[in-house]
Amino acid sequence: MRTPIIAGNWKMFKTMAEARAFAQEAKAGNHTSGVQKVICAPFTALAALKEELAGTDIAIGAQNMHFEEQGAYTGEISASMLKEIGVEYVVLGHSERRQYFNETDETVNKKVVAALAAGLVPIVCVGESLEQREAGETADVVRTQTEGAFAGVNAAQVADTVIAYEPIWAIGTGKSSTAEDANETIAIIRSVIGERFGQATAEKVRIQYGGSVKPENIASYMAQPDIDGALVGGASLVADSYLQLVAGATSR
Ligand SMILES: O=C[C@H](O)COP(=O)(O)O
Repeated sequence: MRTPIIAGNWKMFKTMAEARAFAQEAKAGNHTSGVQKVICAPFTALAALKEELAGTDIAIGAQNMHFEEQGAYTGEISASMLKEIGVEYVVLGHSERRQYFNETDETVNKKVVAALAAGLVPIVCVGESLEQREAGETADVVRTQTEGAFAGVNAAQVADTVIAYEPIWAIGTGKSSTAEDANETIAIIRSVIGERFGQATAEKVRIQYGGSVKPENIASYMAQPDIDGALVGGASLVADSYLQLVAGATSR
């Protein structure tokens, strides 16, 4: 039985003060157990968020990191810098990073390896564009991205990671994938993990759906056998909405 995981991805939203205000509200209303809770905040808000959430079961995550331990990489952040703050998760290979910041399967792989070495849990994002979907390429795209992300990683490490299937056409558009379609692609991703790393690993790895998930539709995704939670952008920005998503994940 896989524990559901609801991760908020704030993207480039919220100052430190706004993050603190969110945390105070979330703390006050955080009464759901049996769901792993993560907020992936901008780098600048992570320390404040960690401080506010101390003593709660809400973990914090980053939205990116560099794969080197240190060096002359102006503007970058390493895994150990994140660890020092108390970060536990890191989103890697989000489609916005692939689209706007030249992230490739190769750099995602290097980051996955570095994150695991540092003891961070990667949330590895995969997903097809609308053009790829319409061309019938969804299965090939998620296979290539999944195999690429985990190249050279061992089965035990893969089992403890999180994968987020996010069809690009569903991100921030209000056009969510149907729960059945999302489950079908997530089952393909799970079978790729099974082929590469064995059935036990495939059964353990958590695979989220992401793309216009809201309190109103979370239960439909959680009702699907292969969907283990959600990576949520817009609807994670308000504490009450985030807590409703968490509560909705118990319907599994
Ligand atoms: O990482 C989160 C996804 O990009 C989904 O964003 P959204 O929930 O705003 O559609």
